[in-house]
Amino acid sequence: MTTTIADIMRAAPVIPVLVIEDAAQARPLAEALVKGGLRVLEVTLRTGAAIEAIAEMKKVEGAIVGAGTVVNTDQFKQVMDADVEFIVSPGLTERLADPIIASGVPFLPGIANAGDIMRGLDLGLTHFKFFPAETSGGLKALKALAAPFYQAKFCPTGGVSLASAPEWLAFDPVLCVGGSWITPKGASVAQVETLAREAAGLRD
Ligand SMILES: O=C(O)C(=O)C[C@H](O)[C@H](O)COP(=O)(O)O
Repeated sequence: MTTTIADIMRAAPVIPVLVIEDAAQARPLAEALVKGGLRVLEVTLRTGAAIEAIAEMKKVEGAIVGAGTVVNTDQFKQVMDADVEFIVSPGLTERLADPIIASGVPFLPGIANAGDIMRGLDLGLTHFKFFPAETSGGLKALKALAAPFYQAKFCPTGGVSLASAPEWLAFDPVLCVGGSWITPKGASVAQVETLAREAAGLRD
């Protein structure tokens, strides 16, 4: 069983950020992603189907299923009831981080500046989602930000693509990247599997 956010971030080079409208599609989608080599799945709480989708995806052997877009403590409770294996938030607030940290569930909060990272370090966190990665200044900005925080590790997300991922992944503090490009709207499971395989190959 994977237990730390560091382990989860190292389990695959790309974390697909999933927006699932229909829970019936969740299981075949997770099967395609895992088969393609992407085991870590972030189901965003952007749709009403998300909680049911998490339950469906957890049935897939090898999948590590987490919740994304968790922005408040009500959602935290909801995803803990769904037994998620990790939690991603676009930002970092103490109100949300305190109970998540106390629960022990692996947590990847979003940061976009030095103050965010310092708040995270104060809470004992060292692994962060750099969000929104491209519009916050891209790799150049992350390199500048990471310099004073030698202990911090990152998962850049937001505007990352198959084309830009290798550059991000070549930067040592970047353990993985996140992105929605693996599951374009209307893609078949076969197409998703192909996109997942390409993404999984980024760290071969
Ligand atoms: O939903 C959340 O909690 C987010 O933080 C946003 C997502 O991570 C990005 O929308 C993914 O970015 P794209 O790969 O550019 O689509």
